[in-house]
Amino acid sequence: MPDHVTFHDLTQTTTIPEALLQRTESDLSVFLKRVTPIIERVRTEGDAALRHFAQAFDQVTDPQMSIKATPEEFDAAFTSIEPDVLDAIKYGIDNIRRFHEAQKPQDNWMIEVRPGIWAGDRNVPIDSVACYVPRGKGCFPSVVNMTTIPGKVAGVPRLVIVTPPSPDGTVDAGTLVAARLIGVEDVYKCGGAQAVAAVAFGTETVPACAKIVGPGSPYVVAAKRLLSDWIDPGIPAGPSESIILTDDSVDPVLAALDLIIESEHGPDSSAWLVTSSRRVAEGVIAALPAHWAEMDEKRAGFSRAVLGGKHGGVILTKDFRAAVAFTNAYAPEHLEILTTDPMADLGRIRNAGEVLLGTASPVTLCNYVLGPNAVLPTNRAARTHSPLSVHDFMKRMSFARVSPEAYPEAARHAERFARYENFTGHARAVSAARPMPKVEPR
Ligand SMILES: NC(=O)c1ccc[n+]([C@@H]2O[C@H](COP(=O)([O-])OP(=O)(O)OC[C@H]3O[C@@H](n4cnc5c(N)ncnc54)[C@H](O)[C@@H]3O)[C@@H](O)[C@H]2O)c1
Ligand SMILES: N[C@H](CO)Cc1c[nH]c[nH+]1
Ligand SMILES: [Zn+2]
Repeated sequence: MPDHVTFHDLTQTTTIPEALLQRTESDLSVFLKRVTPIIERVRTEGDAALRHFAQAFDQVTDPQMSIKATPEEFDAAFTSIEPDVLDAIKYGIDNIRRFHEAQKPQDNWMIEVRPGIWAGDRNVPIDSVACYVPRGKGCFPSVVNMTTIPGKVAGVPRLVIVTPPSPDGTVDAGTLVAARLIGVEDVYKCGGAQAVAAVAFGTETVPACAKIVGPGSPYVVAAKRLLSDWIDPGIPAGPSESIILTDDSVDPVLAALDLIIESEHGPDSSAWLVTSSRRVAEGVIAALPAHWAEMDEKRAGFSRAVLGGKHGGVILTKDFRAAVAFTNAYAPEHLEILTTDPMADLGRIRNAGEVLLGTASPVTLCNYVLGPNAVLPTNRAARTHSPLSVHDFMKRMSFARVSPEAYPEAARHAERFARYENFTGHARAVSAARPMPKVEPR
C-alpha cells in the first residue's frame, strides 16, 4: 500500500468542512440492513443461530461448540498465559479498580428540602449487564478490565461477557484470565449482532440482560440501535478514534508515533493530527512511513488505510484557536494534547471522551493501565456522553417522606396544581383526611 497521507490545509478558512467530522459509523444504513436478519434468526432459533453465525462469521469449525466457556477452558487459559502478560493484566486491574472505587457514588443521600420534607436519591446496581468484548480484528483482555471492573464495583448481581469465539471454538486466553481475576465466570462465545440479540432476547444458554456495554464493530453498533427497545444499549462506543492536538512545540516524530496508535485498530477507525504548526504537519507526514515500516504488517496496513483515507490524516489550521475549535466540533473519543502547557489547554476542551496531557501520557497508557475507562463515546457522542463508569452500571431512584406538620402546606399547593391541570383524582387524594403517623428521618 502507498505511503500517502491525507492532508487538509485549513489555514485560509475558519469554516469546518462537514466531511471532516464524519466517521465510518456516521452512516450505518448498510450495517442496519445486514444485521436485521441476524437478529431475527437469534430471536427465533436461539443457540442454534449462535452456532450457525459462529461458523459463518468467526470461522468456527465445530458445529457443536459449547456456547458457554467451561471451567476447564479458564484453567487452560491460566496455564497458557505468559507470566509478564499476567502481571500486566493484574497491574491494569489494580489501577482500574482503584479509579472506579473512588468513582462509586454513596448508597443514599438525603436533604431536608424544607422543615418536615425529606427527599433524596438511592443508588442501586442494575440487575444484569452484558459486557461486549470484541474479537474481530484483535483480542481485548483490556476491554474485559474496562467493562467488568466498574460493573463489579457497582455490585451488579449478574455480570456476563459476550465475545466472538476463535476459529477453534475457544475464547482468547487473556480474556478468560482477566475475567476470572475480576470474578466473572459467565463468558458466552458469541459476537457481532448475534451477541447483542442473544443478550437482548435470551437463548437456551445465554441469559437475557437489562443492559449491554462495551465497544464493537459497526455490526455491534447497528444491532444495539435496532434492539434498544429490548435492551439498554449503553453509551455509543464504536470504532476507535483519536485526535492528536499540537502547537509548534512538539517533535513531529513523536506526534506521528501517537497518531498511529488508534489508527491501527482497523480500516474503520479515525485518527487526525490537528495542528497550528506547518512544521509539525509536514514533519508528521514525513515521519509516518518510517514508523509503519517497523510495525506488524496487518496493523501498518490498517493505519495506512485510515491516515490516507477519508477519516484520518493531518489537518493544518490557521492558528491554535482554530485547532481547538476543530477538536471541540469533532468531539473525539481519545484526545492527546501535545503543547507547551497541556494542563492550561485542557480548560479549552469541551468535547472529548478522554484527554491525555503531554508527551508522557500517550493514548496507549490509558487504553490499558492508568485507571480511567477506555470505553468512550465515539462518533461525536462525546458532545453529550461520558466515559463508561460505575454510574453506567447503577441507577438512581428518588425517595421522599413528609411529616404531619409539613403536610398541610405541601398538600394545599399540590391540590392547587392538580386542579389547574384538571386532575381531580390527584386533587381529591390530597384534600381527603389521611392518617398522619409520626415520622423521623433514620
Ligand atoms: N472503545 C473501546 O474501548 C474499544 C476497544 C477495542 C476496540 N474498539 C473498537 O471496536 C471495534 C471492534 O471491532 P472488531 O471487528 O475488531 O470486533 P467485533 O467483535 O466488534 O466484531 C466482530 C464480529 O462482527 C461480526 N461480523 C463480521 N463480519 C460480518 C458480516 N459481514 N456480517 C455480519 N456480521 C459480521 C461477526 O459476528 C464478528 O464476530 C473496532 O472498530 C475497534 O476500533 C473499541
Ligand atoms: N483504543 C481502544 C478504545 O478506543 C482501547 C484499546 C484496547 N486495546 C487497544 N486499544
Ligand atoms: Zn486502542
